[in-house]
Amino acid sequence: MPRTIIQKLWDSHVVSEPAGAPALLYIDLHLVHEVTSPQAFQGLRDRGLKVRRPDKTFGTCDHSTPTAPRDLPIIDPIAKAQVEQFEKNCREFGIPHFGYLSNRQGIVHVIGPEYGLTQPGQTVVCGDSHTATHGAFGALAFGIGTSQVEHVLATQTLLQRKSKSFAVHVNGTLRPGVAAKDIILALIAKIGVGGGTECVLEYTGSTIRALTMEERMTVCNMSIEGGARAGLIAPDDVTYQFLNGRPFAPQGAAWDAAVAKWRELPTDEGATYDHEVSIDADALEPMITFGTNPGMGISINGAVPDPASISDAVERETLKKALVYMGLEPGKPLAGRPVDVVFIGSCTNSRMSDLRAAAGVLKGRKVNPKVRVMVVPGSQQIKREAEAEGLDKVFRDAGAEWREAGCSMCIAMNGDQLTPGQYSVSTSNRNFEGRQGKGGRTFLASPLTAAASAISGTVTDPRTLVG
Ligand SMILES: CC(C)[C@H](C(=O)O)[C@@H](O)C(=O)O
Ligand code: SF4
Repeated sequence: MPRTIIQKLWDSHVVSEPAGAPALLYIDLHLVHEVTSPQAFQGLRDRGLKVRRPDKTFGTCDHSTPTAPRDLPIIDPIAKAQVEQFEKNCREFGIPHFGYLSNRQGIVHVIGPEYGLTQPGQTVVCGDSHTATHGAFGALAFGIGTSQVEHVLATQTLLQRKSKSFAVHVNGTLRPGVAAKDIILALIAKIGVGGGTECVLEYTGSTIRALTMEERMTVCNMSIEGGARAGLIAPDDVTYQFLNGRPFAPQGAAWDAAVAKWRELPTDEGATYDHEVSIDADALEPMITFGTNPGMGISINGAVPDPASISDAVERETLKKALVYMGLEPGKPLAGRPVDVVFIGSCTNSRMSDLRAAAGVLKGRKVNPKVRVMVVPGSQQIKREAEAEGLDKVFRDAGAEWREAGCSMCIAMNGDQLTPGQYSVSTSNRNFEGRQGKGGRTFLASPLTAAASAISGTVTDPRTLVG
């Protein structure tokens, strides 16, 4: 029977599948960071357990890690304790990791692919909801909770109910000024934040095939924001080219054998899915969110929707409440609204191509003096590469801050945050109330839109600045 890649990955990792109970899945790669691992390690200690496969576990600090110069001490005592405990745990349990002062440290979903830890055909887990990023390589990648982190540390397996399959077909050519971020924001606006519930998404179609690995990661990253458990893209030559030669990728004959195996992963002709949706890439415009969940998105020249036009009472109330929090009036466009901060970074959009896109807009221009613009590379490796290309100079000359790697203002737990009432255009993935700081208000968008907004100081369609 023809199988989807989702089914193939499931079949090749099931240890046992008792009727009426969750299956036990073997895990190939477990990534850990400082926020969701401390209690898990403590749990192991309390029970006298070891980490079952330290060689399949990898750590980095990113969330509470400050993005100020690394020669400064960590000021926030909670962040300092978390980072120190994380490094201590990794040392004690023999887990390879990139600590605070490592020159390879970075956001967990950036460093996995960067060092070739993430590979096609794997099951990947991390105590983090954006683990689906690794699905861009044709891996089945789930975000898990802290008690599951402990379970995986102890057993290298995960209890998991089988997911439904959901094909997202994206066909056509993205127009100039429209980015991978706009595909995923448009998808979530279409299916809603619960649209992918219980599903693993498979992104397919000519547009997806034409995306670079970095763009594919941007798309997969936000699968969870559409309610899905995971999201993935079947591997192809683009995937293999990206991986070949990376430090943890197979080498020599082992590489050839791995690629031969990976080529069997794509969905078989005739396989069927539980759900399907189609997106017309030719018709996509730059997207921006106006509300307090990532599904509240519109095209950049669209108007903020009117609760009065919504028939469902619950949805109407949710929208009303969101507009009050955001301080927005229905029926008005977002374009042209002043913003206070522009944040370019996060596991969604902090890789080289994102920085190049933003730099392309900012080069030779100045950011609006009323706006704080932060550019935060996803990893120390990206930071070095960007500096070698002179991108840091482009950002600084334009009046933007160029910071150390980490989650930064994606999540206000490292000192980078909005003050109450401030508006940001952010390339991150969540616009929940208070996400970027108490009372802060977030418009999610692509790096192009963020950079264009930095220059004008208002929400701006990047097509007014790029060809
Ligand atoms: C802190 C962490 C648990 C959290 C997550 O699970 O995703 C964070 O990464 C986020 O993006 O909200
Ligand atoms: S960058 Fe943001 S979304 Fe990504 S792992 Fe960090 S906090 Fe979570």
